[in-house]
This record gives sequence, structure tokens and C-alpha cells, in this order.
Amino acid sequence: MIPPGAPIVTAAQMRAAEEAVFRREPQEDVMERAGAAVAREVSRFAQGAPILVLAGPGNNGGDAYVAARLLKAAGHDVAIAASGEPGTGAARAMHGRWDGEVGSLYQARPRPVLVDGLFGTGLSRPLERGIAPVLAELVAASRFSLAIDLPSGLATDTGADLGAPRGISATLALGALKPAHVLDKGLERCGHVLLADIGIPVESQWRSVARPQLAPPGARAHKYSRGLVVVVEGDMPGAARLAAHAAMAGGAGYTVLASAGDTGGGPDALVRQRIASGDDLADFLTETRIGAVVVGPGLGRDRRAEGLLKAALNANLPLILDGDALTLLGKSAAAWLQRRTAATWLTPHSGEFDRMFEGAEGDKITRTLMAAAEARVTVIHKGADTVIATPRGEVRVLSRASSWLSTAGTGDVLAGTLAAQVAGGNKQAAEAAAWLHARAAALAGPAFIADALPMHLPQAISECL
Ligand SMILES: NC(=O)C1=CN([C@@H]2O[C@H](COP(=O)(O)OP(=O)(O)OC[C@H]3O[C@@H](n4cnc5c(N)ncnc54)[C@H](OP(=O)(O)O)[C@@H]3O)[C@@H](O)[C@H]2O)[C@H](O)CC1
Ligand SMILES: [K+]
Repeated sequence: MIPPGAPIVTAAQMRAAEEAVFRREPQEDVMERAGAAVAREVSRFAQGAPILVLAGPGNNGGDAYVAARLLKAAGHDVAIAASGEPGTGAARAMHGRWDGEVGSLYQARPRPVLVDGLFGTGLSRPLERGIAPVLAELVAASRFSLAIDLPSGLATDTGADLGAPRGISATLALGALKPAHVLDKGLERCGHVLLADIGIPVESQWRSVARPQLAPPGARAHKYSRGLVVVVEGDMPGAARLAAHAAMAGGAGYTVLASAGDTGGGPDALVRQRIASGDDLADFLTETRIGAVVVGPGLGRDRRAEGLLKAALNANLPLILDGDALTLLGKSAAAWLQRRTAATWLTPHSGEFDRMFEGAEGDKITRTLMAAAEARVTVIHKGADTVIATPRGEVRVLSRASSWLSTAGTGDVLAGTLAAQVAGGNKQAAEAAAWLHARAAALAGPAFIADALPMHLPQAISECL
């Protein structure tokens, strides 16, 4: 579980926020609050077991000295092992307030509870060879382990693994989340992510996904005001039907399946429109009451598919592109999409993303932001860590959705869920759809198939009213 709606900042942004606070209060006071937050979490889990606190050379270590002192004062059996002398003024001050022994990290004996205060946002290179195995051993031998701010060995801004141990029980993020808490290896290394407010105001356009605030339809609502969604069917009708079903269960007022022939199947409330070609679709999409168009699920990649995609791109309507539409766009995605005036959402998985935006470098947040800015669209870059980025630089990250979502058709359901939010006029449609889709998966329990997901959307919606 990741704290919802929490700001996400890079190491440099966190340092800047800290510096602003240090201009009006001593750094030691902030470090006391950081250490106290660590001590509170550790004492919740320690249940009287002996505690080993690891202290590194910087302020992460400084937090560790504070936590150790407070835990000892509260009656816990605490030992400290340091990787070296404290190297910052604040850390030295906190080291000075510790009245017990400080052992060496390399001779430390394992204890049931471990606190990792070796490195935090100041980690700038892979853990030195001597440290990584010692830390890994101490974590493995502990019953409960808590990382201060970050597991030591995790790159703050990318989540890349610089020697971090596996098996940390929980990580207490200080002041704000960092990308490492929500991306990539961080997902496997941080354990339960907790967030401590230590009085450092943080502004960020990047946040973890929060549960959306939704509203029931007004008394005068009708099927058009709740949103007319058109899903374009292609080669594989099942995929488009899944998206249509999700749009209906996800709150759309009226869903139309634009298909070449009557492929049957799907709810009776699903309206069918015979569309044989791109020209037919172009005519149909002149209907200005349409709130969202979905193209891609099961579209296929033949000439008819190309014609349908082109008609949708040229229509001045909110458009959601998924699956085969993204493959057909390929490297020319940005060129095609920049020309559009109506809003557009892309829902690629990593393979589709890499094919469309092969020039994007760096971590997943950076690359998704670049793609959104270049194509002037909102990108929902799916994965174990789903990153949503808008052309205005907003980022939402959803991590740790059910791993059972790794089954065919769940992407079609996301596209339909998104269409319902777009057609319903939700200004945070992408974040809402990501949350609803993940919540429906959690409600569906283990081993669900994509067809089961839409029926959990109403319950997910009810939790947002
Ligand atoms: N977020 C907050 O509100 C607060 C955070 N605090 C804590 O401070 C750390 C960040 O502290 P910092 O001193 O910047 O750095 P670290 O403690 O993470 O790292 C210590 C130093 O270690 C050196 N270093 C970097 N990588 C390695 C490595 N692989 N092996 C050995 N040494 C390494 C580096 O110095 P160099 O000069 O050697 O590069 C680091 O400076 C933050 O995470 C919080 O825990 C404060 O409490 C204030 C409030
Ligand atoms: K740490």
C-alpha cells in the first residue's frame, strides 16, 4: 500500500524544501522530528524485542541516532552500529546526544528489530562492496526491519537498485514520497511504505494516486449528460465489448459499439451502430453529443483498422487510444497527435510506449512526462507502477495494483473505465480511472478474468461517493 495523494519529490527538491525550513529553524529540530517519527513506528512493531540501529555518515544516520536515543529513553533495548564517523554537523550533534556505545557495522550482531539509517536521499553511488552483504544479512536475520526515508542502496530519483537489500518490512518516507518509493525496484525493496510529516512543506505536481471524489447523477441527469461513449470494434470483437462493458459499468450514460457486423454478446443495454469503414465512422463521429471515443481494443492492424483510426484521429472528439491503435501509430504517434485539438489519452503498456517514444530517456516518470509533452496528450503508462503524465507536467503514480491484472483484456477494461470518466466530464479522468480499475481488481480477488472486472466497478464507484 502506498500513502494515497501524497506528494512525490526528487532528492534535490526535498533538499530545497529542507533548506527553506532550515532558514527559519535549526536543522537539529527537524532531525529530532524525523528521529521521533522513526522511533514511533519502530516501537509500534518492536514489542519489546532488542533493536539494532544502523547509522550512516550523513543525516540519514543523524535521524538514526535520534531514533535510537528516544527508543532507549522509552525503555527499549537498543544498540547502535555505525558505518563510520558522522560527517555532517547535525549528525555529529545527534551522535553527541547518544550516551551509549557505538559499535562498528562490520561487527554488528543481528537483532530481531533492525533500523536502517545508513543512507537516504544522499546516496550517490552503489553501496560499497563491504556494506551491501552486511546490511542484507542483518535484514534477513531480523524479524522486523524499518528503513529510514529509503532502504539504503535504492536510488532516490529512479528506484534503481544500487545494492539495496531485499526483505525490508517497512520504509518510513520523511516529509514526502520520492520516486524510489513508487517505481521499479523500489516496489520490491521498500516493503510497506509509510509517510511521516516532519514539518517540511512540500509543493509538487507529482502525487501518488488518490481515491477520486465522485458524485451521483443529478436529478435532471439523462443518458447524454452522463456521457455518450463510442467504442470502435475491430478484428477481435471481444476486446471492444470488454471496453464497452467497462464504460457502461464505469458510469457512462449511453455506450455504443461501432461494429462492422452484429457480433452479438454483451449487455442488452449496449447499443450497436453498423460501421463498415473509416468513412462510415467519420460520418458517425459528427454526432456532437459523443463524450468519448475508444479506438484500439481488438482493432486489428489491417487497412480497415487504419481507416477507422484515421477517422477517429480526425474527429474533433475526446479520444482514448489503446492496444492496436498505439501499434498502428508507432513512431509517428507524436506527429499524428500534435495536430489534434480535442483531448487525447494514450494507455500504453511498456512495449507499446517504447515503440512510440523510443527517444525518451531516463526513469519512467521522466520518460512519460516527455511523451505527454511531445504529443500533447495524457499518457497512462501502465505497469506494476502505472505512471500518468499530462502535457502540463502533472504526474500521478499508482503502484502495487493487484498482480492478477496480468491477464488478457484488463487493458481493454481500463480503456472503457477511462472513457466513462472522460465522457462524464471528470477533470481528473485518468487518475480516477486508474484508481477505479485497481480497486475493481482488488474487489475481484485472486485469479479473476477480465470479464469479471466491470461488475466490480459499481462497488468501486460506491466507495468514491
Ligand atoms: N526529508 C527530510 O525532511 C529530512 C531528511 N533528513 C535525512 O537526511 C537524509 C539525507 O541526508 P544526506 O546527509 O544528504 O545523505 P545520506 O545520509 O543519505 O548519505 C550520507 C552520505 O553518504 C555518502 N555516500 C553517498 N553514497 C554513498 C555510498 N554508496 N557509499 C558510501 N557513502 C556514500 C554521501 O557523501 P559523499 O560525499 O561520500 O557522496 C552522503 O552525503 C535523508 O534521507 C533523511 O533521512 C534530515 O533528517 C533532515 C530532514
Ligand atoms: K536508510
